[in-house]
Amino acid sequence: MPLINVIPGDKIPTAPMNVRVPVWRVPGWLLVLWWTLRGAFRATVLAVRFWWLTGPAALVAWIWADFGWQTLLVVLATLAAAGIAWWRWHRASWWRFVWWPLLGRWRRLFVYRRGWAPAMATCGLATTFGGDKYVPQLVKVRATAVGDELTVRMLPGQHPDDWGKAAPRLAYTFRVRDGRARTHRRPDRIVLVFLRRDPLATTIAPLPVPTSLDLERLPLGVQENGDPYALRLAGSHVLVGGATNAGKGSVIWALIAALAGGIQQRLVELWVFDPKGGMELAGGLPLFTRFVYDTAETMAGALEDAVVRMRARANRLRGVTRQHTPTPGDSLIVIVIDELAALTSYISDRKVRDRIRESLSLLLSQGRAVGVHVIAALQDPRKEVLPFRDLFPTRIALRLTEAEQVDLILGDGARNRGALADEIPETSPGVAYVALDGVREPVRVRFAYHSDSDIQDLCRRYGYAQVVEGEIVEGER
Ligand SMILES: Nc1ncnc2c1ncn2[C@@H]1O[C@H](COP(=O)(O)OP(=O)(O)OP(=O)(O)O)[C@@H](O)[C@H]1O
Repeated sequence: MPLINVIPGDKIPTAPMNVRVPVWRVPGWLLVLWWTLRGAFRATVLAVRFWWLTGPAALVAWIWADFGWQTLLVVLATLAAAGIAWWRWHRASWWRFVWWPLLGRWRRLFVYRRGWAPAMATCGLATTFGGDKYVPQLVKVRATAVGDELTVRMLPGQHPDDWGKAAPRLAYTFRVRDGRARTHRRPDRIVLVFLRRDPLATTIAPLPVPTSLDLERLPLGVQENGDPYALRLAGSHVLVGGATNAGKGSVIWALIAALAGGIQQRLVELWVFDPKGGMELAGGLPLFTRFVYDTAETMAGALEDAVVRMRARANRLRGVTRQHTPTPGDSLIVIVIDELAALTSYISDRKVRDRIRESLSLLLSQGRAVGVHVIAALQDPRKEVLPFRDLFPTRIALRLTEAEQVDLILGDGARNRGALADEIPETSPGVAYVALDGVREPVRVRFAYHSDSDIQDLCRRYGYAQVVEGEIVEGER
């Protein structure tokens, strides 16, 4: 039986429920005991959590109380002398075990924890549900020479990309230079990296040339956390995208320098294509096995030669090995192309253009296993300019002019994951975003810069041959 008559369409008034809450009488002493126990528990938790402050404070209090202030002074002076001696004799371990852990804890307490909840709310990373507020938990702060790494427990429903987008705003909120988010090995956590200073702000001098050829790790520059950056060429082709004066030349020269030891030992042949008339790369002639800069016809021919070499090698290695190992008689062929679009799009002769495109697609799709690698630089990454973009496993994005170009070079979603290549300032040539093995987010790096005299020096020490348009001219070693 309904309690009220319902006429369809009428609003049903909601009567407030009349509930009587049972009244419990709690004795005053029990309340006081509860508050005391709760206060003691919280104080213990705080004391344990901030042991690095409470521990030394307790020690100081104990020495002072039991042995007097003179003893305390002697102990403090001894500790200070030991600290100074440690710093003098082994700075690396002092920074690592004393200074950075202390600085991390300090910054956690006085920089990040203080403004944490408001920062999360204003950057859209906190939420409310059922009337309750939820704020991501700051788990750990690790200070390094260049910045802070914050490990944060994400809220349910959040994705690392949400943090990637918010990281630059968070950086400004905490008054640091730059910020990005990196995935953590645990899926419920994220690492925020905030830079206090930029190790990529100044030009990187040429790195020492490796004496033995290691295609897994060619040293090319420095990462933004100060670590060296090494590129894996084994089994890969490299695409370098960047606007005019972004530093494409410096990436190519850093790669050539990293291969110079192998060139000298005849483990590596450089086939260099410079469609801009040879201005950019001619300085390295003694390092090149082939240097082609002339007509489109010549370049098409040279690429076809590379395809012939690749096929002959593939026939020889088929069934013997799955990966070519360079030897002096059977060297790695590295094809360097400065401005790829000049070969694939800007050639008016259609027949020649088709020949070039065909050779390039063969080299890119079949060359990796047989030791033929392509390193190509490009200004305009639009699809019509570069039909083979997906055949380059390794991509490098220098400064770009438009945000959309970032994903064209580095792959879909790269900009959302923090690759702000379009925001690299013109004053930082050679700075780029790259993908590292096993790291989801692109990493910012700066490539070493080789001046004309560095290039001459490289040629003097490692060069052996001069080749102009296919004609090998053996030079002095
Ligand atoms: N890694 C670097 N570190 C410092 N300065 C650099 C670096 N790379 C390039 N530069 C500076 O920027 C200038 C332009 O560099 P580069 O010629 O390599 O650019 P690019 O992208 O090849 O330009 P273009 O498209 O015109 O060929 C250089 O003359 C040099 O002064």
